[in-house]
Amino acid sequence: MLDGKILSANFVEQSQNLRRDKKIPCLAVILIGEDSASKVYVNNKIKIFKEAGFESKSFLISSDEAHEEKIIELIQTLNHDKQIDGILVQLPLPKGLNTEKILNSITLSKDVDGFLAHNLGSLATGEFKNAIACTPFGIMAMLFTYGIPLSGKNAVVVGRSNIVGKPMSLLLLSADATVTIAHSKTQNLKQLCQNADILIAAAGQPEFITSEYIKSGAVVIDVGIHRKSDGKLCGDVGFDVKNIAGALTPVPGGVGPMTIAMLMLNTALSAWNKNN
Ligand SMILES: Nc1nc(=O)c2c([nH]1)NC[C@@H]1CN(c3ccc(C(=O)N[C@@H](CCC(=O)O)C(=O)O)cc3)C=[N+]21
Repeated sequence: MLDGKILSANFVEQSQNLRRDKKIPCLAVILIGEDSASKVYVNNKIKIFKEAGFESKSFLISSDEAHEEKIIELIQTLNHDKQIDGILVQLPLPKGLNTEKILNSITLSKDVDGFLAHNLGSLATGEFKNAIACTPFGIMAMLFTYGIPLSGKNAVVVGRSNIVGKPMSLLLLSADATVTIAHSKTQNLKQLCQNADILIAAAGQPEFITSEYIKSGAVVIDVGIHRKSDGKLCGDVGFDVKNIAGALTPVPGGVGPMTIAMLMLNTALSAWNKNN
């Protein structure tokens, strides 16, 4: 099992030593609307930042108060606020809001999510100048820490989102993996996955990757997070996969905590490397 909880806790502990005389990193979190999963995630982020001695400021905007111009105005104020090192607009946004327009109003140096076109694009060119998207970055950190070889390996990424699938594919490519990006229109998905030494499941479908998709000994990374009717969490990967995979990330306790750890790293780098 690839333990994201322990790994991220170690990371948080080590970041205390790094900090010493430096500015305390501060993240602005903007939560728009009433999505209950988003509330849980945002509270989780704020809690972990606090535990690590990082600061965060939350801005809660209800759906009926969510006007595009007002949100952009808030972001612009935060862009100029020297106290703020990173700005996170929790996704998904309520219907009717233009996600691209809102995200693009975040200034590049405070894009700690790594969602802006320039930051995603710099993964394609291999510049890695600013923030790397937190979930793919956390997965790379995990693969690296567990000593999982990537060079020349077949990596299959199921999902092509700008937040996970695309940046993940580019990072694996940078690490010399042979990368295939699969998605909802992919034919023979099962056979394709069976060829994977490393399988990244980021399709957003509960327990959709079953053991039939997995080559014996493959490394399986579960990016999904879904709440079942009994209240328990599950991922995109079915529980039977653990019997055939060589290594697997659990849900909870896998990719989620690593995402938050990388959000902290991106915020700290922004606080310490730049003059905001
Ligand atoms: N602008 C933006 N940035 C994000 O990084 C972002 C986002 N929007 N929207 C939603 C997704 C989802 N996401 C998670 C992060 C941590 C856990 C996490 O810590 N999960 C715990 C369990 C949490 C629980 O109990 O529900 C775990 O897997 O162990 C989950 C999900 C970040 N996202």
